[in-house]
Amino acid sequence: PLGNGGSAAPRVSPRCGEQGAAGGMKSDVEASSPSRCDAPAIECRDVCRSYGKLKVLNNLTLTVPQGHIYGLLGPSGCGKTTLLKCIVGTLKISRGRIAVLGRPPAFPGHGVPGRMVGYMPQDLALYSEFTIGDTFSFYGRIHGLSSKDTGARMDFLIDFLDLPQKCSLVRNLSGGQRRRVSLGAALLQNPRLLILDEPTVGVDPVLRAKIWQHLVEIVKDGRVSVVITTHYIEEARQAHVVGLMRNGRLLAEAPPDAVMKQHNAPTLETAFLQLCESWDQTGSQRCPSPQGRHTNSSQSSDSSRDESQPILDSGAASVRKPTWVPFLCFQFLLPVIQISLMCLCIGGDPRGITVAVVNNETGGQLLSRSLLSFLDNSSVEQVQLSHSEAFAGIHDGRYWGIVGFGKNFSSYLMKRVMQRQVSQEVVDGGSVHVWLDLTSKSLSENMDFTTFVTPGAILSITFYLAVGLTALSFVLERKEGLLDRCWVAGVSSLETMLAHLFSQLFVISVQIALMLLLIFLVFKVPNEGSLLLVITLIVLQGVMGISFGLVISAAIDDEQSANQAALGIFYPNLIISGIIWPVECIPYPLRYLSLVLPQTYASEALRCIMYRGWGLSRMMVWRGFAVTLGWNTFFLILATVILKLRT
Ligand SMILES: Nc1ncnc2c1ncn2[C@@H]1O[C@H](COP(=O)(O)OP(=O)(O)OP(=O)(O)O)[C@@H](O)[C@H]1O
Repeated sequence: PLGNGGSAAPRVSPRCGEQGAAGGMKSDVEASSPSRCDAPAIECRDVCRSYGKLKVLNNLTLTVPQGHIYGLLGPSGCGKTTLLKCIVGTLKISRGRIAVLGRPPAFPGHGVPGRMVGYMPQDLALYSEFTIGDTFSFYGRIHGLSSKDTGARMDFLIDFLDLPQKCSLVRNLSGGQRRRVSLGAALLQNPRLLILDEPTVGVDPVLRAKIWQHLVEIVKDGRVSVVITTHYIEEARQAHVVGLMRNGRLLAEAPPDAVMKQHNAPTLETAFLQLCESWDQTGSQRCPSPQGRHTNSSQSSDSSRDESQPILDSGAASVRKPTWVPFLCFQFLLPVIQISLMCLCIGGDPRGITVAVVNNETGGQLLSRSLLSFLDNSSVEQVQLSHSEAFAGIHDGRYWGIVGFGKNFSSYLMKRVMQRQVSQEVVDGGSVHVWLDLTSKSLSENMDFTTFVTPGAILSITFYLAVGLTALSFVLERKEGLLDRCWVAGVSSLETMLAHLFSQLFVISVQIALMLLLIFLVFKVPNEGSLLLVITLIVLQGVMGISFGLVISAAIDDEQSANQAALGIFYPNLIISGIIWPVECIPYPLRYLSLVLPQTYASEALRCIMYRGWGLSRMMVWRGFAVTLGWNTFFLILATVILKLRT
């Protein structure tokens, strides 16, 4: 049903115009088959997959019948792992079709990925800090097994795979033992399809025989199918069908005996060598060489977007070339950006400070007006108000201060200048009265710098500790194959994301508790407002740090770049968010950037709660919460989408 050659029965296939078809093979397959079943377990038709310009799978067609063991053989680098990843759905194909247990992988509602498939990747893909028991319980829970069933399977697998005690830590196991744990995790839920990428590497011959015997056993009733890759070609003689791969194509697909018979070879290995030689002689005239997989697309039969682009004569280097360029630019430019921001934003004079002016003087030639005209209007924006409006405004946080002149300011001031002795009333009346809002701004000399900085510093420390905790989480899991393995087991991107979020939340909660105890009890930083609001805002900022860390982790592949990204934004954010120097001193248009950053309004909100005792009814407080929640949602969605696109 899936195009050419869609027969359920294996055969030696004429691939790439090579040796003739071996129609008689069908009867051989039937003789060696454990049972019959109409729909194949896996059907791949004309599958193409490239990594950049490196074409790895090249019009590959393959059929795994139900209830069979399919041995996928081929030299290193021929594309076996890539094919298996396409089958389980962790890699998308560029062209062609794949059906696994009747549907394409990752089809909505399909059990692949999920409980129907057991996948043992080539990488170990095990959590090294887990014990053997934890590992099986973890996958048992993902597959929805009861603890009793998991326990029973665990006991069987530990005994069958000759594993040490279940309390042994994975990181303390030998290489071979780890591979067997990995195999055990794939076998755990008795899946209908087993995809095993080199399960017998590092396994002694006795156990290897036992594993093969087990595979033969489980496919007997015809419900379970197995695809297995191995470098030990001879062991694949126990498979019901072997597929011989080379340069991203399938050279033959038939029962091992049929392959040997056709090539008159005493061993499967010899048959494979002969097949490769004859393919090189005849097939290479029509099909690209291994290097040709990079060469001109006009030689290729493909016409898809990916494959039809002009392919240059580059090697693997061309595949990797562009990735380091932006990273290097980022590394070179980072110090320049940071020092520029420091010079621009720290220590400058404030601009656009709104000050309420209460001028009770009336008349023509007034000294109060002359004095006000001397103020630098770019720094101070004067708002003429009545006494009550000005005080209401300063309590609402709309004005930085009030400048007030009494009714007889000019005459009293003149008296102070002219007379040697004047009354207190004249002194007061002839003075400029200034009330500064000392609770949230730092421009007054009276404002303690530590007091100003503390709320912003608390948020910043919480945010960056959380970023640091999570920025590497997916990077390492992706590198070790854990992310893919969990995905094949049926864990969704959102579930992965939430699992990380909640586990890291526990860590940051302890950090926040200790930090607050120190600040309030040891350093006696005042808190006039609700402790609950203070804690909630700090925890939300911590969650935002986790979400941002997850974005970095989902988007970036290697530890070095992830670290650079996390560290690189720390200093600029600290400077532009007005944490160590007020936002009002940041020149435009950088100030607009500052206002949309996640910590600018949040720091201001925390200052208002702690030093003014304000609650959520005040705009400056709820705005901080709103911005934090907005960024949180954005980062979480972004991380989930990136992870989904990349898994
Ligand atoms: N993520 C990747 N990016 C770029 N190239 C890749 C990537 N993964 C694999 N390749 C290339 O694809 C080709 C096929 O790799 P694959 O791992 O599928 O081979 P294999 O047959 O499984 O080899 P082995 O038997 O050694 O495991 C190789 O040339 C490899 O360098």
